Amino acid sequence: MFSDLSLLGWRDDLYPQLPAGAVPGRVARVDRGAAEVITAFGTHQAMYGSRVRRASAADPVALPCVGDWVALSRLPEGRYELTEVLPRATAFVRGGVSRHSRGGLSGDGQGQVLAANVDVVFVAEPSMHSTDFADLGRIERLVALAWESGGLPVVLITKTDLFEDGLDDLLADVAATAPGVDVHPVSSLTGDGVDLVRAHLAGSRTAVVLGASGAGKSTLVNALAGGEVMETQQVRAADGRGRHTTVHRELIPLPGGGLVIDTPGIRRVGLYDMSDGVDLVFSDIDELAGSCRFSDCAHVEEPGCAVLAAVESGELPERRLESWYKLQREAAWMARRTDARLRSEETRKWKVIHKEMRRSGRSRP
Ligand SMILES: Nc1nc2c(ncn2[C@@H]2O[C@H](COP(=O)(O)OP(=O)(O)OP(=O)(O)O)[C@@H](O)[C@H]2O)c(=O)[nH]1
Ligand SMILES: [Zn+2]
Repeated sequence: MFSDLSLLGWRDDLYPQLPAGAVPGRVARVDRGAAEVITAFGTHQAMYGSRVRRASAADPVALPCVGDWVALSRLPEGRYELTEVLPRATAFVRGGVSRHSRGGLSGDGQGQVLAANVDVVFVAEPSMHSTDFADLGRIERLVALAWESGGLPVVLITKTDLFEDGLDDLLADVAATAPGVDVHPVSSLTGDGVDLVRAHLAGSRTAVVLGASGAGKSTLVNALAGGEVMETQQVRAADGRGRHTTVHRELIPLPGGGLVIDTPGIRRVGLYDMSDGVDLVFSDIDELAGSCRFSDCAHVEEPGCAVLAAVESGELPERRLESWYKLQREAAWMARRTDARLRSEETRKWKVIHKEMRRSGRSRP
């Protein structure tokens, strides 16, 4: 129980935003039409009030999400209703432009907020991943997403215990890739650098950890928590069941202070925003592409390709084109996956409707 809301990240400037008589709380999880909200008087399951339902029907950005500060009101029967989402300081928006939603509920009518009020965005990239070194392109992209959310990016080069020498060179390359951003080496295995990471959470700040699968995100959060709060790949592999389906809280207060938000959406945030993100982060390639002979040039072996010519002349680093190829592939994969999911949802919906029709047909005299 949090008798002191400031431990959950509450800021006093939110008080004037709170309707009279309402109970403030922070959303720890959302589930169709209801949210699990942590308040000073314990955790409550709260249904969305009519105002929230109306606003979110018009614009999904208005839907409560993990990390939101909300107003609860107690209904006569003792249940709680979520009556308002307080203005957001920062927001991760999928498929929309977060700038529009910052500090309020207005959006472009198509975004979905994945997490709100995130102060620090850790971008985790392993120093070594199987036989590969850190992927600078991925760091570039995730840092761009972090800035866009309104949070402060901090790059973490993880698994430094796997690195023999040359770490300083790698860190210098990373610093050049993300100018103006703190870069910390960390090993969750030996504990090296973990305190520096923890320092970013001082003052009950809220963080998310972005990074590819296997980057060491869960292991790091467990190291910060000083115990297992998240399931790592090793644990999942050991019991052979894959990721557990047990529901657990997605806003995780750390014993040493500070909070971490971990949701499936945040885990995939780098992939979601790919189609917009690719163009944003690779504006140089986009611009060159305008001079390719073919408008649908894939910049692989097409004649008259301005992008390949720029690599040839040294104007464009080959590494950037390689990251661009990779992102295109990931984006295409993501799109195919989303299509498949939509199709199966559609099939399910029709099954229910058909069943319903059969049943009502039978029940008629
Ligand atoms: N040597 C070394 N291995 C690490 C370190 N941190 C994590 N690992 C290992 O890397 C693998 C992946 O770690 P996870 O923490 O599960 O990675 P994740 O980013 O949470 O991965 P997903 O849950 O798939 O997104 C596990 O086998 C960890 O034991 C580290 O600091 N050093
Ligand atoms: Zn081209």
